Amino acid sequence: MKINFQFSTINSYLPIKYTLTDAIEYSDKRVTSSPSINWSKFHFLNMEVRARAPGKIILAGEHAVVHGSAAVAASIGLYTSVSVRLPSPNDNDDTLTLHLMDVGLEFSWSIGRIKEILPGSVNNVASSPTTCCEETIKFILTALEGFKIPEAKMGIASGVIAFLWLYASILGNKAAKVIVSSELPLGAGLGSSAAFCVSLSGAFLALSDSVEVDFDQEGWVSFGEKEQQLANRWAFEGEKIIHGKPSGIDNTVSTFGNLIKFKSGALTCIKSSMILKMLITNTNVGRNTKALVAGVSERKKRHPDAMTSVFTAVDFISNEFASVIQSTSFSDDDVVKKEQRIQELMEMNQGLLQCMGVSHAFIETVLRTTLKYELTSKLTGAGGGGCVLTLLPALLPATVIDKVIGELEQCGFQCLVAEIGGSGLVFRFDGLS
Ligand SMILES: Nc1ncnc2c1ncn2[C@@H]1O[C@H](COP(=O)(O)OP(=O)(O)O)[C@@H](O)[C@H]1O
Ligand SMILES: C[C@@](O)(CCOP(=O)(O)O)CC(=O)O
Ligand SMILES: [Mg+2]
Repeated sequence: MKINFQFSTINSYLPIKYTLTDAIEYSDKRVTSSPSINWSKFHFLNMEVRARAPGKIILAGEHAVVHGSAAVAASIGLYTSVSVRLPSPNDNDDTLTLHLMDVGLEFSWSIGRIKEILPGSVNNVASSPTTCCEETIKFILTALEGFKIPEAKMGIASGVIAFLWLYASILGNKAAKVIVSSELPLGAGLGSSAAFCVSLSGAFLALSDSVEVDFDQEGWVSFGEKEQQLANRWAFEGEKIIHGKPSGIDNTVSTFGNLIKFKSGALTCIKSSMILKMLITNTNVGRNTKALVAGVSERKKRHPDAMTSVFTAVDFISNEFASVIQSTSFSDDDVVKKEQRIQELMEMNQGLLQCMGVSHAFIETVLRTTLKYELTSKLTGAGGGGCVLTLLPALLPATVIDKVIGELEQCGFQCLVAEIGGSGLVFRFDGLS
């Protein structure tokens, strides 16, 4: 992290506990008359950076997007937050600690061990994201030996490997305490893996020497576009470790927020001219994105022509979806017509997701339950369980919404009405006083 500010104002940026003299001493006496200070030299001033990134819903095109079709996604107002605290010199702390609050697990490694697992070659490459190859993944897995991860939480291992890869690549062998917590359900199709990778990448980059951060800002701030792109590319490398073969849509919408169309790695921002109100129902059936994505690829190998046609159909659906929500409506009638078209597109997309083999009996229960109220639903994310979206038309009475939710909850599902299209990755500095 490089911070540029006028030397004359330096005192106002220093932690109250430390004087300018302390800072000069701690920074190897490199603060002389230079107007620009490399803040990484100050890392021992017990500072904390926090970053947060949102989850997402895929409105159309999941799975097919992995195979080059278009997809439409929106960020939602549920976030994963990361706190990174670098120790002060008095702490004498030579460990890297990762506390995963959502699963109640804590991991700790000596910096010596980190150097063994991830030797010099991967360090300090913050500005050029690199892929962690299969062999290195296996090697990093040895870092988890000795930690008792309950069988039911084994999916976390890939998240920890992604963490270690991102940390060592961006920040090298520094000691730190990292805490992760999330408002998102893990493994439910709302992009917790992407929000995890984006928030980690954002926090690490904010502390790295490769990124210039305007320190003269209070509260949550966004990166500049170049830095957002870098965080997004690193998060994609993390997603590869968790998903195997991600399309990149989840990390992209989590980094940039809002509503996007995504195809073959390219992002188009969408401005919706209508309010899209979606009910999200979590079937609470656990599943693993990596296995589901691999399953679709296997099916494609077995039936290449049929599956290519399915993906092509999804491409048309996503493009039409994007153009419908962008088109102008002049009356309530127009809105109703647009909602009907969206419902039909959702129904067709769900049918094609069934063709891909990623639906589930509980997803079908949600479809049937909402259909009783003439509402249309589709799975979102990788499917196989997880979450289902139901379009709530603008003129739908609140009493009907309450009834549907009541019936879904009686089946043991959890419902929430999503806030769509909020901010993407943001960060802030804390703990300087
Ligand atoms: N807050 C978190 N703490 C620890 N690991 C996380 C967290 N969020 C995501 N992960 C990682 O992401 C995995 C879930 O990702 P995935 O199967 O893609 O589902 P989704 O992205 O839909 O939630 C978890 O098993 C874990 O490895
Ligand atoms: C199935 C897929 O389209 C989305 C996966 O989303 P999630 O991990 O289930 O939230 C995979 C991808 O695009 O990388
Ligand atoms: Mg995921």
